[in-house]
Amino acid sequence: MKQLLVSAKGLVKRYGSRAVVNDIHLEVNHGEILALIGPNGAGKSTTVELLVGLRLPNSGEVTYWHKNYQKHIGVQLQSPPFFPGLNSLENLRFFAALYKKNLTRHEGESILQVCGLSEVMHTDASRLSGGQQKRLAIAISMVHRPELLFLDEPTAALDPRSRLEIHSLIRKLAEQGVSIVLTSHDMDEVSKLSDRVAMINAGRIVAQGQPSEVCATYQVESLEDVYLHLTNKEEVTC
Ligand SMILES: Nc1ncnc2c1ncn2[C@@H]1O[C@H](COP(=O)(O)OP(=O)(O)OP(=O)(O)O)[C@@H](O)[C@H]1O
Repeated sequence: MKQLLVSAKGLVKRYGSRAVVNDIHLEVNHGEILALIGPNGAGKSTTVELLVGLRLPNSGEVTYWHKNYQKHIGVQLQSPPFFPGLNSLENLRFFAALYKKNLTRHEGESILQVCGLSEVMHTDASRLSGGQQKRLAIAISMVHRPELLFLDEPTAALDPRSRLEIHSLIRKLAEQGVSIVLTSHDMDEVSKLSDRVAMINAGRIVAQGQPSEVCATYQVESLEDVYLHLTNKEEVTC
């Protein structure tokens, strides 16, 4: 039986008179990779921020499987979270301390190894490449061994190899039982990686289900076709 980790009901987030998230109902189940997709400005990041409790909704509610759910989730937002002046390992240690976790050198090295950062363990975070910075952000989000990870555009602006490395990291984490919610603009990536997708357009979920189910519903070959069918060019902001 599916274990429900997060349940969002009727989420609305307004900025001024505009609802950027508009009546979103969403569930996250244990063991799944759920992808939130949709055009620029559709409300994906805001939805993630509401789900993790960084922003409060104007209406609706989110319930979690743990009372102290913050201890059990990891979050990678779009802006890098680390401190220049500290190297990769020191950054990891710093964030572990925020979780009141005493990270041993071995634990730190093993997280960096999983994230493909062993070689830059002692490199100042500001000197890492874009792909390495993204991986460090993911490493930091898993420093307290969360059960559920939220990754906001983990592969944006990465070269194909770095993108594939992050895919394999996400798969590895999923195999270890970590549940994952990610956002992406790459329909091919989403089709290959995710168990379920929720397509958001102008703050509303317009399609939801397994990628193959969603394609079957609209009788098209690919998620990209569904995306083009359901998202409105006028809603896209640059
Ligand atoms: N603090 C804020 N104040 C006012 N408007 C905001 C704020 N944060 C987000 N918005 C607006 O809310 C809308 C949704 O933004 P959001 O970042 O959630 O979209 P997104 O789907 O993640 O976009 P992208 O794919 O470009 O990252 C956008 O129009 C954005 O300008």
